[in-house]
Amino acid sequence: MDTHSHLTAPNRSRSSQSPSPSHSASASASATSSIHKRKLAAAAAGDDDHLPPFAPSSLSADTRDGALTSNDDLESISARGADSDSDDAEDSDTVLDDEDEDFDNDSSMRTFTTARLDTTNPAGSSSRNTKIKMENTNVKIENSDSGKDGGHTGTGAVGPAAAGSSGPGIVVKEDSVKIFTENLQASGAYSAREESLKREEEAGKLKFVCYSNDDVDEHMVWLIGLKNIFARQLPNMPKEYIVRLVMDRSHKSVMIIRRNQVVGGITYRPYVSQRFGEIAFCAITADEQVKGYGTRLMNHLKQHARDVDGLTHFLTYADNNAVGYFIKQGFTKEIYLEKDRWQGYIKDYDGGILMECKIDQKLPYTDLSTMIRRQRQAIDEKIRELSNCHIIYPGIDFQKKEAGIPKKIIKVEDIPGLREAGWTPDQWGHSRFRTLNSASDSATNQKYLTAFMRSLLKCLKITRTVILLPMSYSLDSYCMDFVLAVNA
Ligand SMILES: CC(=O)SCCNC(=O)CCNC(=O)[C@H](O)C(C)(C)COP(=O)(O)OP(=O)(O)OC[C@H]1O[C@@H](n2cnc3c(N)ncnc32)[C@H](O)[C@@H]1OP(=O)(O)O
Repeated sequence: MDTHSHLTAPNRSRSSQSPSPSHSASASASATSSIHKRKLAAAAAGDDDHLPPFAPSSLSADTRDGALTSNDDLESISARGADSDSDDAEDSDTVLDDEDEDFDNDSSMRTFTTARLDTTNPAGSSSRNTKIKMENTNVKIENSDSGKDGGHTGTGAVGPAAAGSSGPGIVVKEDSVKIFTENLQASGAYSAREESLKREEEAGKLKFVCYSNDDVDEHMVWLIGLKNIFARQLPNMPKEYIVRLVMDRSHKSVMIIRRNQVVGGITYRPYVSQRFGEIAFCAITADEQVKGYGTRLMNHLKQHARDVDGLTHFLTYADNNAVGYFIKQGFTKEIYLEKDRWQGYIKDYDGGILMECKIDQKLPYTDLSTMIRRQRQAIDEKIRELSNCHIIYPGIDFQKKEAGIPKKIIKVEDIPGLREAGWTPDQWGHSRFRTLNSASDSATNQKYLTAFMRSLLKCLKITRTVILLPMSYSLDSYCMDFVLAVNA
């Protein structure tokens, strides 16, 4: 791959809709026009520098691209076709306008974000407004799934279901689970969602696959389904532009497949020589958002990109609306990747924020929940070594007689667990002040109590608590009043 020509490639701005040189070939038929007036800024001379890393198809990319944007049959068999979600409903307007070869419709891309922020936009923000957070479900702690990692090689099925390899070695004692008792919080919301989706993968109900345009019918149907979701969820992104990138053979798409239908996906372009990938589109179908699919998808993507493509970073122009999501996936607005590794390679998009994610070289991305669970166990074990806080004693019997007088006086030192926790009678606290009733010498009692009240007041002053006492009201008399009040 000629990196130089990358750097000298014409500006590929999302705002100007300048297609990547790599797309100019596939787009030559479809890009002859656009209702979005895209500017065909890419120079043919730049084509070579984006030679697709995948095996070329026997079908002409031109024909395919054009066909896919207008072929009703293909649209009708798209993965979302029969679904309640109308992610493919927009395809009727993907017919290209042949009279306009000008791709310079900056506004269509500039309004990409603003329109989606508009609450009146039915496909964008309004659908998001109706999202319902999935309830946190407690996950039963099991020891059986340890070691199942999403290691995988090659394009195709990704994740635990397809994995034969184990993840980066995390060794945990088998018997450690035995001491994992009920009073330890099983998992947080993140882990619960990940565990739940992972179980579905293992049960074969859900799968994550990664394909590019490879002429395999099933993959093509899925890619079209994904394209439809993108078109629906990114309503201001020109549809032919989406088609072009999804079908471009230098792009790959990680897709979520449920009941043979696409639920969502990410289309990215791996720049293998530069060891980074550019995320072009990312979306989950409307009725499945905020259920954890986006997170699991990103985790699969990271693992696949690291293990199969050898990437170390991802860059993306995140839509303003989705910045929060990307931050939760480990993306930052600060770009740490050296500029010479990415500048000139990726497309610029107006209305988006360039974000970066460093891919950890060891993390078992598709099995993070197991890792988190084991870390919890390890921390819990350590705490148990150092303290008895995990032991729960039965409550103290404070049953009272009818007159309200305690049936039996419980000595402090008799409270179950207190001594075991390291308490001794000489410690600061109750033991400094014997109960007034039990003390034989009232003068001693008063002395102790006065000392206690003084120290109490000192603490209160330190914490800037203002206690207003009359000038004539001495501290001793205040304490005395307190003692009397206690005795009363
Ligand atoms: C490069 C680009 O393509 S930018 C455009 C991104 N795509 C879109 O905006 C299309 C519309 N949105 C979507 O398709 C989805 O909502 C996605 C892809 C953004 C996120 O997928 P989801 O399945 O909803 O994400 P998931 O359920 O895993 O949520 C993960 C976390 O991100 C949060 N989150 C999800 N979407 C957003 C958002 N748009 N803004 C802020 N936070 C979000 C969730 O609340 C959740 O937080 P939590 O872990 O604290 O509970």
